[in-house]
Amino acid sequence: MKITIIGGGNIGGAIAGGLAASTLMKASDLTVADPSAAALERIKGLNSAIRTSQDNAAAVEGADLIILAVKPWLAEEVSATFRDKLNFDRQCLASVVAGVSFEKLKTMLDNGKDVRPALLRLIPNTAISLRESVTFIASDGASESQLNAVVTLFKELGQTVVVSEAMMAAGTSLASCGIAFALKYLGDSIKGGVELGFDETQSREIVMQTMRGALALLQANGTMPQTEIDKVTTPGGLTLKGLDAMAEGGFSEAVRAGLLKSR
Ligand SMILES: NC(=O)C1=CN([C@@H]2O[C@H](COP(=O)(O)OP(=O)(O)OC[C@H]3O[C@@H](n4cnc5c(N)ncnc54)[C@H](OP(=O)(O)O)[C@@H]3O)[C@@H](O)[C@H]2O)C=CC1
Ligand SMILES: O=C(O)[C@@H]1CCC=N1
Repeated sequence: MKITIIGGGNIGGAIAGGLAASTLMKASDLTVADPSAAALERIKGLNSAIRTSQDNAAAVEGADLIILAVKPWLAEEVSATFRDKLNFDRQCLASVVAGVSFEKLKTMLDNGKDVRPALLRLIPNTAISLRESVTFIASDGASESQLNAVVTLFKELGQTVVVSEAMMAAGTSLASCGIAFALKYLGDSIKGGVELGFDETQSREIVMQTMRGALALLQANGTMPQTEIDKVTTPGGLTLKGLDAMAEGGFSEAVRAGLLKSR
């Protein structure tokens, strides 16, 4: 499959990194288009076989899948740079642009050819560069074989969840913004470790291993977090003091509010 990514920034670059390492395609079948020479240099640094271009219209020609990965407020303007070259009889466009609906995409990509566009929406997270993403996928007008091919490809880059468009916002919050929320907890724990007397490097290592251990317990035991929390929490003991202080600080409510707000 030949893939062109329009926008080689944070997520476009992360997808490029993941795809270039995939066993299902060759890095030389991947093109990244971006006006920024610096962004394209970073992409080449990931894998020198990836093709780069500053010309969106030329870059989409010959691609089976075009991934639109620009900021939401630029999506319309950038789509206009290549939409006349699209051929939805054989090409499929997947947008990673958060919050832009299929309806809006259809308007943005209307090239007057009167062909029903083959569209997907993808919401990965930045761990896709390491093939550890959760990627939400919704489809509108893409054929079953186009959807299956994309699901197979992104499965190699982590987990995939095929959802209706209505669930894309929830997926975005829980896993795509969610990776930042998890990192926020880690960051605050590292700072806390420094306050407790460790240097920052030590604290980072300790917090990362603690998190790896927590994940390993959930995975190995098939449990929900509270079951593992109960095993740590001695009645009247130290963990309980900490959990109570976190509850007083509004920890659970803050996590919930963040998830609901970022839909
Ligand atoms: N970051 C994330 O974790 C996730 C982001 N998304 C979505 O992905 C999209 C991109 O986000 P993100 O990667 O963070 O943003 P970035 O700004 O990092 O990347 C966007 C890239 O598009 C480039 N660009 C600007 N104009 C054009 C153009 N005319 N043609 C081609 N490329 C262009 C930008 O270049 P320049 O910097 O020079 O302007 C930049 O390199 C957003 O819509 C976001 O909602 C979805 C899931 C996760
Ligand atoms: O912050 C954002 O809007 C994008 C969408 C999901 C992750 N980053």
